[in-house]
Amino acid sequence: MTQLTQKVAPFATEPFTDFSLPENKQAMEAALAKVKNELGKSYPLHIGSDKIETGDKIVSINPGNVDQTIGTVSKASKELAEQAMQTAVGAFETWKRVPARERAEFLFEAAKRMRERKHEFSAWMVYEAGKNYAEADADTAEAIDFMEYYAREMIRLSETSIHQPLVKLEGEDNRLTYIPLGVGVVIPPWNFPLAICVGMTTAAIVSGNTVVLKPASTTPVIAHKFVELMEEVGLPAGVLNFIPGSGAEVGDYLTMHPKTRFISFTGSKEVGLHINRLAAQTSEGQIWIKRLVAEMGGKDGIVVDETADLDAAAAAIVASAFGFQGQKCSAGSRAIIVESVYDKVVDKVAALASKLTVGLPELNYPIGPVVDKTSYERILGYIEIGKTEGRLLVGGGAAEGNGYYIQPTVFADVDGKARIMQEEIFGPVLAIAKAKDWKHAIEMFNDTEFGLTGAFFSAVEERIEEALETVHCGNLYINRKCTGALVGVHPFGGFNMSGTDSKAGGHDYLLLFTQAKLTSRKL
Ligand SMILES: NC(=O)c1ccc[n+]([C@@H]2O[C@H](COP(=O)([O-])OP(=O)(O)OC[C@H]3O[C@@H](n4cnc5c(N)ncnc54)[C@H](O)[C@@H]3O)[C@@H](O)[C@H]2O)c1
Ligand SMILES: N[C@@H](CCC=O)C(=O)O
Repeated sequence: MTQLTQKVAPFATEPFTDFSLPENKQAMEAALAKVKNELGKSYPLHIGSDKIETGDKIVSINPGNVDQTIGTVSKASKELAEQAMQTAVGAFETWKRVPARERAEFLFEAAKRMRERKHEFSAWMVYEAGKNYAEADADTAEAIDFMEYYAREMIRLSETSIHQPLVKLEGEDNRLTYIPLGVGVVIPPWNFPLAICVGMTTAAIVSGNTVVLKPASTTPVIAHKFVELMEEVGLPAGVLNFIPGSGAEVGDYLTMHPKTRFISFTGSKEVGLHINRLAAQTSEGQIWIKRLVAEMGGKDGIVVDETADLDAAAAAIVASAFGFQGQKCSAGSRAIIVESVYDKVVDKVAALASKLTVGLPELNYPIGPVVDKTSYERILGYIEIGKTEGRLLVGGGAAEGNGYYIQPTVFADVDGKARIMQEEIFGPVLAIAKAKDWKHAIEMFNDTEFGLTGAFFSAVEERIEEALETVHCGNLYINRKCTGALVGVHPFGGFNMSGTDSKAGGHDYLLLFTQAKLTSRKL
């Protein structure tokens, strides 16, 4: 492990792998071959130092080849969730007193080891989540970034807090320090099954809390790989407890548990609001108001005016709509284009989208499957709705393959109030609407209940200035795509029904998992 006295280098984001280089492609193929040999194993719950196999299992399958089992993961009951909670409560008593710098070292070491086995982690996501090489690589890079970033942030917070610039009062030594909260229930989504799971969990842990982690049921194996890594680096038993299980059963039980101090959730609006309701109720024996960090869905979009670089705008629209099959909370599922260049941009988007090929993630097709049967059916349902709400330009149905493949689909001439312009589809479906002018386009952009990401394309400085003020979303990009936030560079989180705007990967994030304590000593 890194020496505690060693000075920490400034944070820098992990570079993405260039798979056009033969040596990188070969390294990824070797990792895929290695992981393929390891498919189909069983994974236990982790409660303290116990590894528990249960009779009830989650079977994780490859969404791109539904006959392939990724792994079988034990499922927790309420009784085991209770055991995990009590273990985390016990471990908190010692973990909270471990110095911040020491806690940070576990993250540095885990980041180092993940970097060494980067393609292996990515390969698991190719199989389990249906990511192509670049999407999986970006997910692993972001996981590494979160650990490197939050470790540094915790050190900064612990050091600066002692010297917090409080107003000096003669005869007193006043200090503000950030202390942990307690046991956190961490509930990540499946779509960034490594990065978001790692980010949410390690932010809570490095801040001095202990965690009960309930992974997403479609991607529990890659979550287990992360838990194994934390065990390898020597994280004390009980700090991170792993209990896959049903959201409705185990999730609700933990949300309502009186010892739950905070819930860190990333997922859909519906589940986020449900957790918010339950968390607001006070259980018997509970002595705090539970804190909820809830990052939820989006109906993100790209606005294009007549002065914009139209080729760049069209490329950004397609990349934002179809990257990882549109299964990003940041996905640009709407494009709003001013009427004077509408036809041109629509033609360019259609031309680019129709070139996207669909196939097996293992073979690195640009478009892979969607994550499961439920998503597949929901998205195909939205495509049928789209056929009644717009003009179908590209795609429009299922694609070939032994998995949940859907054609990249583009609808034009959609009304701003249409369902496919308002509801999160979370799949490869793009709706395009026409605006009278750029101001009208911004109005249409803002006319949703969400507010996560957006992009504005224009060459006019005054319009850009106006857009910076009036486009209402947590992450607004100018003249670039609306996906791909980088840790430390683009702190991430949204407004309105997109959540509590936690700004993951930003300076404020760890404050959500701490409470500030003022101490005043008479000199
Ligand atoms: N804002 C962001 O940063 C962000 C990032 C990624 C994904 N998302 C959103 O996540 C959604 C996709 O992810 P998903 O399908 O996994 O979302 P989801 O809401 O279905 O599930 C998210 C997590 O909640 C769990 N869960 C379900 N019911 C629960 C309950 N009653 N109690 C506790 N936990 C419960 C699930 O098992 C999963 O682990 C999309 O809406 C997407 O926009 C948001
Ligand atoms: N942070 C990611 C999105 C995470 C949600 O799915 C991005 O910026 O594209």
